[in-house]
Order: sequence, then structure tokens, then C-alpha cells
Amino acid sequence: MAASMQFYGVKTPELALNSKRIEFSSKGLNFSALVSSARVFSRNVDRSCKNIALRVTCEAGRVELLERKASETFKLNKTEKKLTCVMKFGGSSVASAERMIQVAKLILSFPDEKPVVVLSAMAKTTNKLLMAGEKAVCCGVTNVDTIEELSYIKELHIRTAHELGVETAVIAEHLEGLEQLLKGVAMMKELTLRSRDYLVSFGECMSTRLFAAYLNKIGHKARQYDAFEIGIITTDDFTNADILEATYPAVSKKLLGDWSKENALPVVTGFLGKGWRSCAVTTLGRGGSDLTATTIGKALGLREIQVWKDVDGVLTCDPNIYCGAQPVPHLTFDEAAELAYFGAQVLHPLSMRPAREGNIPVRVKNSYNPTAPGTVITRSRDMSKAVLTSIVLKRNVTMLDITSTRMLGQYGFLAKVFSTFEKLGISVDVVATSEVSISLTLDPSKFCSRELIQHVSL
Ligand SMILES: Nc1ncnc2c1ncn2[C@@H]1O[C@H](COP(=O)(O)OP(=O)(O)O)[C@@H](O)[C@H]1O
Ligand SMILES: N[C@@H](CC(=O)OP(=O)(O)O)C(=O)O
Repeated sequence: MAASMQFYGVKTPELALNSKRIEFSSKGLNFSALVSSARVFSRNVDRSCKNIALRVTCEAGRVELLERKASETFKLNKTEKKLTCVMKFGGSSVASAERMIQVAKLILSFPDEKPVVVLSAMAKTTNKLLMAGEKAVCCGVTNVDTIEELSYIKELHIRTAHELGVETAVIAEHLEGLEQLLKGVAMMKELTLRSRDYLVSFGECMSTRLFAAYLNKIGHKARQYDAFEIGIITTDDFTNADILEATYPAVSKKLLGDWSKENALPVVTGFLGKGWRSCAVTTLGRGGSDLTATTIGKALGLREIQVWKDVDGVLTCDPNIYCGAQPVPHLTFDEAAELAYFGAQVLHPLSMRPAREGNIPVRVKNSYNPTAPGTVITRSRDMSKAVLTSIVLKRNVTMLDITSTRMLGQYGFLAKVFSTFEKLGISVDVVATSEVSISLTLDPSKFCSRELIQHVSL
């Protein structure tokens, strides 16, 4: 007998109930459970899925889901408040000590909010780390300390610690580790995607440590978390990993459990995860802290996800192209996802997915201008007056025109075209068809055009 089940969002497509060991898999995760009978198993599952989340552990290729004891439900004292929202601050918002101080003031100016704070690396840090890695490949082990970008990163973070009045010890280990890593890269003369992710993770690891230490210093209890230690479990696609469903119960258990015990504001690294098979640090693609924010919002079922940027919300176009761009007050998740997917740098392309699934409003605000209303992104909005919401420019797009008179009145032509893309693993962005032609745009990062031309033999 085959069945399909849902374990806190982890769907089990093929569950064989005819053996004593039940084995099933989903999204590349394999699960197994020993049961005395199918009836007992379904009773256990029923009990564990009602209001008890599941414990998820990830160890080199094995993910175990274990029942959490009922006694582990998180009880807050009457005086204690629940976590209410996520507040994510991008690199532009935490670019310096002065900016971090402003951000701390901003958070504390909402006394009713108990936010999970998600931070990106301080502005420019991720790019400098990548540049340092590239230079390390060919500079020789003894020259690593001459890499300009390494000196910049050290100087920025030490100066920030001094200006915030916190101990440099909070980042000393990371600065030391960073130099060691670059020496390793120099020795190996190669920078793999895996080591690239580990390298850039130092940015978020240090910004969050500095910020949490500052909050504690000013008397506001905070606790720093590395995303890869709290159950943000991803695919092993280094530099562009995707969040796995097992993340939601794991993150919820860790953050809510600690909050109920300590009442310390969580300060979490954006952008980072832990590969489910490799257990190595992964990153969610550039701008991935937005996705961390919406993932945590959904995991904890929070009221709102706030994404604080350096612009007054999502604008009618890229302000770097047209300075008269205006904020868009409302968007739907689908509109925002579409804008992001087609290149509006303001949001990570996949960040709307968890918010949409959890139906949690996302508010895009300006940390430099907190009173501006920003953009609210929800499931639906009044579209009666909507004409054009926002314009996105996507560069370096490859356009493919396929013309054939054999299309006229035929069937299966489009199926053949798309099966070719499927075979080559190429994603198609926009499609326009007529009776005699198809025009497609393809993301050039996803394929090698010469290879494509060789394969297209329709
Ligand atoms: N349609 C748009 N609306 C708002 N900002 C946009 C848009 N298109 C591009 N941008 C750019 O996105 C930037 C904000 O995104 P990002 O740099 O990722 O912010 P952060 O680092 O604070 O998360 C803005 O400074 C702006 O230059
Ligand atoms: N620091 C990472 C992740 C990120 O989301 O940054 P930001 O929020 O500054 O776009 C990057 O630069 O891609």
C-alpha cells in the first residue's frame, strides 16, 4: 500500500505501509521509522502532527525526524511576550557603527515588538571577501596578509567594535579564521564553490556578533545565532542553495525554545545555511538574507516580516536608472516575486515563497527614513485601479526566435521545444508564440549557448 503524508511541511510522496520499517523520501531527504504496525504508526504520527513539532537533526547525509515530547511546548510567563515579527536589515543598513547604533534605536523604538533580527554582512563586505578569495588563489601563502581587501575587512570590523564600545574579542576568532582560510586557499591555489560559501559567511557571522554585543552593552538582552547552527537546512548547491522543508520545525524549536527560557532577542545571520548532505556552510544566493527573513517568519508563524532597506520600499523602477522612481504602496506576493525574479535588486527572487506559504505580510521599509510608509506585500490587493505597477530592466538576457512553417496547425511542437530545454536544464523566462514562431528569453547564467544550438534539432 502506498500513501503520502505531511510531516510539518515535509511531504512524503511514497510511503510504503506494508513493512515494519517505513521508509520514504522527499526532496532528496530519506526518512525511516520502525513501527510495530501500520495502525500504531499512524496513531503516533497523528499524535505528533497535531500540535507537537518534530525534532530534525542533520548529520552527514542523514536527516532524522523524532517526536518531540509534549512537555517541550514553550510556555511563556504571563509577563513575557511572544516573538512578534522579523526585522531584517541589509548591508546598507548596517554599513558602519553609526548605522548599527541607528538600527538598534530603530528596533527599540517599537517597544511592543519582540523581533527576530536578521542581519546581512556590513556593506561591501561580501564583495570584498570574494575579491580576497580570488586574490588568494594566486598570491602565494606568504603574501596573504598583503591582500588589500583582507586589511579593509579587518580594519572595518575592528573599528566598528571600537566605535560601538564592544570587545574586539567577539570577532577576533573570525578575523583569525578568515586569514587562515585565505592561507589555505593560497596553498591549494583554488577556490571551490564550497570554500567560497564558507569564506563569505564570515561577513554575516561578524556583523551579527558585533550587533548582538552592542544590544547587550546598552542593556537589551540579545543572543547571536549562526543560521547554520539553528536548523536552516539547505540543498548542497553551494552559492545558490535552496531552503529545505525540514528547516521550519527545526528553526521554530530552537528559537522559540531559547526565547521562552532566556527572553534574549535573537540576532540571526542572514544569507547562510547548512547543506543537508555535506553539513557544510551554504549560501542562498546574493541578497539571500531576505529569504532567511521570510523563512524564519514562516517557521515561527510571526505576524509580519519587515525588510529594512536604503530606499522607501519597492519603487516603480530601479532608482539607479531613473531618479524619479516612486514607492509602490501595495504589492501582492506574486507581483513582488515576479519583480524580483526579473531582476529588481530590491528583493531576493525566492524570498516571497515562504511568506506566501505562511500568508505573512512583508513590509519593505527604509532604515534611513523609518517614517516613510514603505511597501506592504500581501496575498491580494485591490487591482481595480492598477495599470502598471513597476518596471524592471534585466540585462544580458538571451533571446531565441524559433520560426517554422511546420508549426501551422500542428501539435506537440512546443512540447518538443520545451523538452529540449528540460534536457539541458535551462530555465525559460518569457515566452511569446504565434502560429509561425516562438520567441523565448533565457537566463544566460544557466546555459552555454553553443551547446544549446548544437542540441536544438527540431
Ligand atoms: N524597483 C526597485 N525598488 C527599490 N529598489 C530597487 C529597485 N530596483 C533596484 N533597486 C535597488 O535595490 C537596492 C536595495 O536592495 P539591496 O541593496 O539588496 O538592499 P539591502 O542591502 O539593504 O538589503 C536599492 O538601493 C536600489 O538601488
Ligand atoms: N551579504 C549577502 C547577503 C545579503 O542579503 O546582503 P544584502 O541584504 O545587503 O543585499 C550579499 O551581499 O549578497
